[in-house]
Amino acid sequence: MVMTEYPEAPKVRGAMPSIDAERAEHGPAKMTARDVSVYYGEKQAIDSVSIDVFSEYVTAFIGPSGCGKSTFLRSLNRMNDTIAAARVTGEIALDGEDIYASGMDVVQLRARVGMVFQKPNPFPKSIYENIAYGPRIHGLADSKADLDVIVEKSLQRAGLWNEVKDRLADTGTALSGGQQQRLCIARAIAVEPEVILMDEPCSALDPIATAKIEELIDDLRGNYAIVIVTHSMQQAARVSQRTAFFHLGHLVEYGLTSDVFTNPAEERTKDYITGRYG
Ligand SMILES: Nc1ncnc2c1ncn2[C@@H]1O[C@H](COP(=O)(O)OP(=O)(O)OP(=O)(O)O)[C@@H](O)[C@H]1O
Repeated sequence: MVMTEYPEAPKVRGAMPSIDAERAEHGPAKMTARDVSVYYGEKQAIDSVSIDVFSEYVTAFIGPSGCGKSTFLRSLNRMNDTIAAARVTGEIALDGEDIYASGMDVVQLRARVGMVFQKPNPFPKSIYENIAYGPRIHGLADSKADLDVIVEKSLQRAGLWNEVKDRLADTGTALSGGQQQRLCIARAIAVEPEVILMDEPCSALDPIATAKIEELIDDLRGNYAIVIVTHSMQQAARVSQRTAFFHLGHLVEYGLTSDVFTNPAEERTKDYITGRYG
C-alpha cells in the first residue's frame, strides 16, 4: 500500500527549517512516522510522535530513562509485535509504504530495517554461519561461493574481517564483547538493509570497543539510514547529524545535532543537555 505523500515536515519545534532545506536537497525521507503512539496495555509509552528519518544521516534518539526511546525505535521495524501487550497507532512508512499494513511481510521488513541490540547477541554458531544465515534464508546467494563473498564483504564493512578471517569456523560467542557487537552489525549488513536501528549498541562495551563501534557507525553513514538510541550525549554529539530529544513519551525537539546541543529550542532539551535531569 502506498501512503499519502507528506509535503509538510512534522510539526516539532527545533531546527526544522534546516531539515526542510535538506529535505528539499535529498528528497523524501527513508522512514516517516506520523502521530505514532505506543501503548503497553493501558499505559501509554509514546504520544503522537511524528518524525522523518533520512538515509544520509545518523539520527540519535536521546532522553531520560523511561522516556520511550527504545519503544519508539522498536516500532520502526515492528519489534514491538513480539511484546503481547504492546499496541502501535498512527502511521509508519518505509519509502512511503505502510509497515503496519496487513500484507507486510515482517521477516522481510526486519531485513530491510535491521536492528542491533544493547547486549551483543550472536547466534551460538560459527562466525561464518552468523553472517551466512540471513542471506541464505532471504535467498541472496545462489551458491556457496556467493555466500563466501557476502560473508567476507559484510565482515569487511563491519571492520572485523582481519580479526576473524582465520577463524571463521569458531563460535561467534567466543569473540570479545566489542567483536561480538561488530559481528552483529555485520549480520545486519549481510541482508542488505536500508535502515539500521541501534539500541544503545555500546552500553555493554569498554571505551576502546565503543570507539571502534562509533568509527564503524561513521563509516556506514550514508549507506544506510542509521538510528541510534544512546544515553550518552557525548556519543550522540560524536556520531549523529540529527538528534531527537524525547521526554515522557513526547518528541520534544528534533533537529541538527549541532543545533540541539548548542542552541536547543526547548527549555526541556536545554535542561537535559545541561544535566539538570536524566
Ligand atoms: N515490555 C514492556 N511492558 C510494559 N511496559 C514497558 C515495556 N517496555 C517498556 N515499558 C515502559 O514504557 C516506558 C518507556 O520505556 P522505554 O524502554 O521505551 O524507554 P527508554 O527511554 O528507552 O528507557 P531507557 O533509556 O531506560 O532504556 C517506560 O515507562 C517502561 O517502563
